[in-house]
Amino acid sequence: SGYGEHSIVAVRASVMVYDDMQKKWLPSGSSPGGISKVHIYHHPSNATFRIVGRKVQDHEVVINCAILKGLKYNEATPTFHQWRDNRQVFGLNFASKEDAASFSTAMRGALDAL
Ligand SMILES: CC(=O)N[C@@H](Cc1ccccc1Cl)C(=O)N1CCC[C@]12C=C[C@@H]1CC[C@@H](C(=O)N3CC[C@@H]4C=C[C@H]5CC[C@H](C(=O)O)N5C(=O)[C@H]43)N1C2=O
Repeated sequence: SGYGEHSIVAVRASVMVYDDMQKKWLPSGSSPGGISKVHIYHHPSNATFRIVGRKVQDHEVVINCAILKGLKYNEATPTFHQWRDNRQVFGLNFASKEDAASFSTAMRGALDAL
């Protein structure tokens, strides 16, 4: 309904990006660590999906990336999932296995719909 985006899932996770130089995961955003609320937003009229995460504490946007057809979503552990875009690798360290499962189900639904 309507023309905007709506959230199809919202979970808690710490958002990480992989630093290829240092070969290690760094927390995304300015303040170290911390939990974010991570959504998958669906835009029905564009038939697009994207992942948006905001720090719970100060609402800093720490991830805002499109879900493109063919994205390979890797469930490395029951609470750490990851994927690449053409520039970087993202990791979500979920607050719980349930959060991870909810996110994964919504991600796979989005990928199936693209
Ligand atoms: C071919 C490729 O890109 N492979 C990716 C994974 C992947 C597979 C398929 C589709 C997409 C992706 Cl991103 C891959 O292996 N990557 C991406 C960058 C980092 C990594 C390359 C090498 C290392 C080896 C260990 C693993 C890793 O980083 N892990 C495994 C799960 C574990 C879980 C949590 C995070 C949090 C901090 C901790 C750590 O780094 O100490 N850590 C890890 O060690 C994570 N690694 C990776 O995930």
